[in-house]
Amino acid sequence: MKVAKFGGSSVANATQIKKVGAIVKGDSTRKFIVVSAPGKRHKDDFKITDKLIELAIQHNQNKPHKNLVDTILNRFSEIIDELNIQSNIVYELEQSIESILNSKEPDLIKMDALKSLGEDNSAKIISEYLSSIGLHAAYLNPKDAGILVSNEPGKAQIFRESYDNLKTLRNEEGIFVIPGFFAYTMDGDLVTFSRGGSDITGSIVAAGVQADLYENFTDVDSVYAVNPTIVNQPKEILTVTYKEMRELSYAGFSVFHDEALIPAFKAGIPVCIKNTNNPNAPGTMIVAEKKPNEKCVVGIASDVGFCSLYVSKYLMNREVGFGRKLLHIFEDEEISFEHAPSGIDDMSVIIRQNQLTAEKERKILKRINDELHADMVKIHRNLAMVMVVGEGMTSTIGVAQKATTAIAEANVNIEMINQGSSEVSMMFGIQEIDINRAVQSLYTTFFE
Ligand SMILES: Nc1ncnc2c1ncn2[C@@H]1O[C@H](COP(=O)(O)OP(=O)(O)O)[C@@H](O)[C@H]1O
Ligand SMILES: N[C@@H](CC(=O)OP(=O)(O)O)C(=O)O
Repeated sequence: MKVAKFGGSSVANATQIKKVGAIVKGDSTRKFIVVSAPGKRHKDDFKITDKLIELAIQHNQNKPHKNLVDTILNRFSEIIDELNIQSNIVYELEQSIESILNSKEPDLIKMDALKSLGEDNSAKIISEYLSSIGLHAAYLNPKDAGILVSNEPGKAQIFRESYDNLKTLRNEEGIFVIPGFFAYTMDGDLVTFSRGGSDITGSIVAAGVQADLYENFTDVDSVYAVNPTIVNQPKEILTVTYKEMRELSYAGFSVFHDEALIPAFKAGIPVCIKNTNNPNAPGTMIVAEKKPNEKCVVGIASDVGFCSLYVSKYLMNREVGFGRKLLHIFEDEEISFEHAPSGIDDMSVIIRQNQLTAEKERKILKRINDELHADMVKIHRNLAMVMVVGEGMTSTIGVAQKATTAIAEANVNIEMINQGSSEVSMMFGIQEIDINRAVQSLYTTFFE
């Protein structure tokens, strides 16, 4: 039995949903269908989730928002008309939006409730459509499926009990269509996962019902060795390990959410990334172990929007607790760090730039000077991280040299290097403006 997740691009309009229908009908083992909210129909289009977020913000700021509500309702209404299904979904959606906007709940709760409407209504429409083409399908709310999460709006984490709850669905008749991206706390409050979180729901469902395969349908034939918007027609990755894929997703392969690997990995369920527009293509398999003799570098991921806080102090290496005290200052400001490379007398803390507001920056700098008596503190903004990934890579002679040569040949300065002891990746910090040149040169070196 399989769990199939269809992303925003696969449910963006009626034409795409009909392809979903054919895929589900084409394989009777596809029993659990997890869906996203309607995504982009073309490159310059909008995602329904983005409109729902905008709506929450506009309302919160007492700004006009009727246009946004109309845009959201129109997209759903167009899909329903073109699928030729009878339903009250649009009327009920309008009522739900009104009731959330008028409720007295805190803004964060309202935000998550609005965000969930994209997935929720997508699932209702798709279950009705599947029924209309002769399948025995039913909508299943995550609460009824027993998916329980922590009370962290916008970044919920799964509770273990969910897996036992989901397991009871294994032997039920028919196909279940489950909205992705949101679930419920123990107290019954709705919360969402982080952006792109329908992949996480799919993985949780696959782990819970102990599926033979978790299929993740998107709009590309496979995961490519590099972001296809940076390199034209890059090589496909046929198999990749969970560990490699987690690093690649974390470092910028937006095709699959990095948090979605863990549930499937722990339950030992293989994942296959497939294309809704070309379902016969084999796709990319994510598996537990690499076959011997496979290429040691599987992919090159990159992401922008980082900054580094560099602290230097003579004899830092002798000062017991320096690193802890430095990271504690970040903790107090509720800022998580991504990497922390260090030398004898210096340490850099790499964080996502959007976490560092002007106010937090001022406080952090003052505390580092006052409490840690640093010799120098500097902030480098607009950094990009490039990650060369492959299991066993770091035990292969010459990979680092090849990578640094490729970056040098692109005339790009390396600001920092971090080699994870996990032996899965090597990270290079460079200026954002250099990212395309560096990635293209690394791709040529390792894949052409
Ligand atoms: N290495 C990569 N391989 C494949 N796709 C990638 C990669 N890096 C980024 N992408 C992008 O991820 C997109 C698919 O992810 P996403 O937009 O989240 O899909 P969905 O709408 O199915 O959830 C692709 O269209 C592609 O542009
Ligand atoms: N719709 C949500 C969740 C999601 O997973 O979407 P997608 O499958 O389009 O990445 C978002 O945009 O974040």
